[in-house]
Amino acid sequence: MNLRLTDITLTYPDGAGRLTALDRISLEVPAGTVVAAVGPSGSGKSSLLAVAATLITPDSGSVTVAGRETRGLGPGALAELRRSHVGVVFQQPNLLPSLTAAEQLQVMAHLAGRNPRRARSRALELLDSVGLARQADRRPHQLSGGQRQRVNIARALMNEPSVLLVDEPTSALDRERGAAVMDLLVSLTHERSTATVVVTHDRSHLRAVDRTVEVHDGRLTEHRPEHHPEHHQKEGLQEDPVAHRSQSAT
Ligand SMILES: Nc1ncnc2c1ncn2[C@@H]1O[C@H](COP(=O)(O)OP(=O)(O)OP(=O)(O)O)[C@@H](O)[C@H]1O
Repeated sequence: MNLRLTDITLTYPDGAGRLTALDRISLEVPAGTVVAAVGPSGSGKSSLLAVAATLITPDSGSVTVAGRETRGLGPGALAELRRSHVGVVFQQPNLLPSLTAAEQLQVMAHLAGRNPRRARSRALELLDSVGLARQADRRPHQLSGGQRQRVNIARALMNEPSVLLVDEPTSALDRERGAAVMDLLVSLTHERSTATVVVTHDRSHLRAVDRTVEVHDGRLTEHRPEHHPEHHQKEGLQEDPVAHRSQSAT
């Protein structure tokens, strides 16, 4: 299991009391699997991603990344775990304006102390795998929004993470480009055996993902789209939607 969240509760200060952002949630993401976490604004999706990325320590519960229990690790050990095992794709690509697409990726290898010559060839290989072989030497302003998001995804994969965490990857894209980016995430996940969590409020691109969980008021429930009956058969789930809602999301 590449990513395992067990019984996570996260609260934030809220006036005199505390606001419960995540309420005893559990989620397991095996290698080579994309889980989409869908829910309305304020439901806890970003908090879920931040806990999985080990950027926020929950009040209680356990986060295991690439088989490593993170509870009790200090800031240095957590940063090292993130560098070597976690790739994060943020909503806005945040590419450096003066660097070419290939250089955006090479920087990641540099930060991780990796061999620069190997980094160049790996960057080119990854850009090829996201359909940008011919754009490797372009700077961000010479790329379209969808192309920038592909560079962003390739960059997150540069250090061969076992866990890939993706925040609203389609929100800045039109429908067609959004669908293409989601399909790309699914195929990269299957090829590279990452455990991928994609957080989104947009339900229109979920066809290709392996599993969808709903986030509501900090709780997770299982969701199976009605038009995806093969999933019910494949994993022996019941057809009754009420039964789906009451299933554990692990
Ligand atoms: N740093 C914080 N301090 C206090 N409350 C917070 C903080 N961050 C988030 N919250 C609250 O926690 C709850 C969950 O927020 P979160 O950002 O995880 O939701 P979300 O589903 O990602 O929302 P969106 O889709 O709008 O980004 C919300 O009620 C939010 O107001």
